[in-house]
Amino acid sequence: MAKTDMTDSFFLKDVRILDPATGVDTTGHLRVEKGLVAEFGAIGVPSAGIPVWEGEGSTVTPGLVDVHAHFREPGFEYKETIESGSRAAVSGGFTAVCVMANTDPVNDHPEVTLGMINKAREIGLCRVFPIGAVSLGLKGETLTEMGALVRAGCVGFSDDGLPVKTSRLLRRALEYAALFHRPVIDHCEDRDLSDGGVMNEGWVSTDLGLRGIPAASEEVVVARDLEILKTTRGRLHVAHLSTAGGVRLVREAKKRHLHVTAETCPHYFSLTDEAVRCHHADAKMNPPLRTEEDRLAIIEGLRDGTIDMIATDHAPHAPFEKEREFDQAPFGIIGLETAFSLGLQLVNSGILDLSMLLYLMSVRPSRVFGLPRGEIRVGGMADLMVFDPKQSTVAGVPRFHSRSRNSPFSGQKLPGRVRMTFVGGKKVFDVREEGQDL
Ligand SMILES: NC(=O)N[C@@H](CC(=O)O)C(=O)O
Ligand SMILES: [Zn+2]
Ligand SMILES: [Zn+2]
Repeated sequence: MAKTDMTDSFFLKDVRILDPATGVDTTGHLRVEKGLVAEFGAIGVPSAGIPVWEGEGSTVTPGLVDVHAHFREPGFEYKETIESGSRAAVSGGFTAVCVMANTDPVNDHPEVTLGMINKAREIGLCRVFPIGAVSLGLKGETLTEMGALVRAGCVGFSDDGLPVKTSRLLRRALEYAALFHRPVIDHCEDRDLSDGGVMNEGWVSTDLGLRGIPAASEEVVVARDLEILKTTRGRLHVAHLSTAGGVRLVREAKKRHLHVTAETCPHYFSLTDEAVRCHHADAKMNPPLRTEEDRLAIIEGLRDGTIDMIATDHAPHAPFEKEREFDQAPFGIIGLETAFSLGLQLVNSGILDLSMLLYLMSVRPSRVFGLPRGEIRVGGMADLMVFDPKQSTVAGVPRFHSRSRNSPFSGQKLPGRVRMTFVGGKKVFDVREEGQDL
């Protein structure tokens, strides 16, 4: 069970109160009663009867929403469990997380979905929303029973880790998922073009003598998906965009009014393939870190609304797996505990304003995936994050709550510190309870 107070009423003192969805931006206090925002702003401080938390000038906002994480349970609990993943989430300011289907067994059956949901409820930290597989066993052959999966609680469909294998399967998946008003999320990769590559194909891969994954590997599948989307009534969500070409294709598709949304991840706007030189397998993920030109195009995509949201693609792998030779190490990095700080770097460098960042990390993802979200208005759900933008955090051990450590940002001093996280008014994270001077 969560360690913190289980009361769902509290008073938060001396905060900036900010919600880009309701337009609130004020200072004062905030009172939550029975899991809902009761009042805020210039309100009186109660003398007794309710826990009072000191905000000390921090900012309170709706909690973050991640539409793309890997919690590894069932099957790979040595990398992450629903509990350790949930802890990582709430310590990073996330109150709702969608978890991918590439577990063992694969989430291609309602029993697996229900198992995940029940476990997450028992743990009682963040809200967990499973994404069902598109195909049985992620094999790319037979569609799952999408209706049954939706009834069990799946909020979308993806074979993530792999692309939806064939054009015909994608077409049918888009049609079926549309019956339940759910998006199909595609990991856009032409595995034939990737051809066993392990990092971006370019100058750095040549220099390091590593096999490359060309940008076209992403682009051709984005293009395929968009042309197929056009023939259906479905909704396509492009996972982890990493290339300038991918951004351009999505931008053009939106101009054509196709029902497409897209996400990118903090690493694609923070790093380039140069990071592989010093971080080795901790900078290995799929799609790979690309070039500076791609990084800038991703940022432009975030600024102009082509990219709808920032997701983490939190992909934990154990140290013994990442310590193998680069070629042999699995793809993926953890991200829940560094995502918001990396977003704040864009704010601090004047690329986005804070409201826009919250829009990309909370408002838009919750709307596109139909997920509950905190809202700062009277009666709004108290799924909230309290953070101090003036403090900084050194990423990594001992602070990481994830069971894995595979992050290229470990050891880096990053802006901002999440101080408290509330889900349904319950305090599920408090930095002061961390037992170490952070
Ligand atoms: N992103 C990754 O590098 N790895 C993911 C799979 C995926 O998101 O494609 C994983 O499950 O480890
Ligand atoms: Zn993927
Ligand atoms: Zn993924």
